[in-house]
Amino acid sequence: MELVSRNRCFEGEQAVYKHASDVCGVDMTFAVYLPPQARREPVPVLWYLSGLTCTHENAMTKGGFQKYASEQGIALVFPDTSPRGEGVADDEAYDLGIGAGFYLNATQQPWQPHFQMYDYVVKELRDLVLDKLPIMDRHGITGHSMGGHGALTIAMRNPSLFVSLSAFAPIMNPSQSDWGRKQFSAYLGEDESTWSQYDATILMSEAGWHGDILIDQGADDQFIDLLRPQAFAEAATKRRQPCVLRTHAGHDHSYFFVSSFAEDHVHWHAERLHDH
Ligand SMILES: N[C@@H](CCC(=O)N[C@@H](CSC=O)C(=O)NCC(=O)O)C(=O)O
Repeated sequence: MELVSRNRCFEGEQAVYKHASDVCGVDMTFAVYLPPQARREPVPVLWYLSGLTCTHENAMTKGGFQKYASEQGIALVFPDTSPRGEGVADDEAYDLGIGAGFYLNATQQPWQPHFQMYDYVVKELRDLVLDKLPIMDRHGITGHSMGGHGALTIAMRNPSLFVSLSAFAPIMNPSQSDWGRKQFSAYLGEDESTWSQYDATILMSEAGWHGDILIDQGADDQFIDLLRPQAFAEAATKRRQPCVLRTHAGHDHSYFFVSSFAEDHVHWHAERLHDH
């Protein structure tokens, strides 16, 4: 992998790398924060999956996670939200195609050749950072909006790979939302039975999660009807899933909301990642 940039940050290092992805068939960019503790020994890692229109950069520059990751001795990985570049299919809408990979493996044309973000995150990038960086095989996962959907679905489908789970205003029931139905039709086809593996509410009903989950949601989120927190909350309650779902007065969907609760999420993960 090729180093794109490196900056000292809270006694640690914020880096951006580029690498050739076999899974996505293009070069992919991602960001990694290494706390100062990583200079001595491998550290646990928190994955942060970003939302629609984002690259690796939005949360890296606006999320405000690094100070707390430095204090807690955990690394942060910020993947991109889709493949991008020459030959990658796109759509004129902001919520389909580039910047909108939905953390799934597309099966339909023209998306299938490059839009394989599920395997990219779960397998290829995971193996790469474990191989090349001082990162311990002990992982937490979080994300915002489309990235929160990614975090919930990836964790529930791969419980043995993740110790801790949280999300910021996640898309929670995409197969019943305009943030989901259009994209799943395009990427996965019209057979809705293939969609459930990527729907956090359905996965909660069917499988749940082995630990407790932290979800923060803004009460004044302009996209709240698309996120469907009530559907997820109902499924979690039915299952008696340990889950803290906090709804915060006055908060919208922006990075002002994410950064307001970044400390709580880093602490949530650090407590669980260091507990062994
Ligand atoms: N452009 C769209 C909305 C785009 C948007 O709000 N994206 C969010 C994530 S939404 C769900 O995945 C985001 O994180 N944007 C990047 C940022 O830096 O804020 C519109 O205007 O409706």
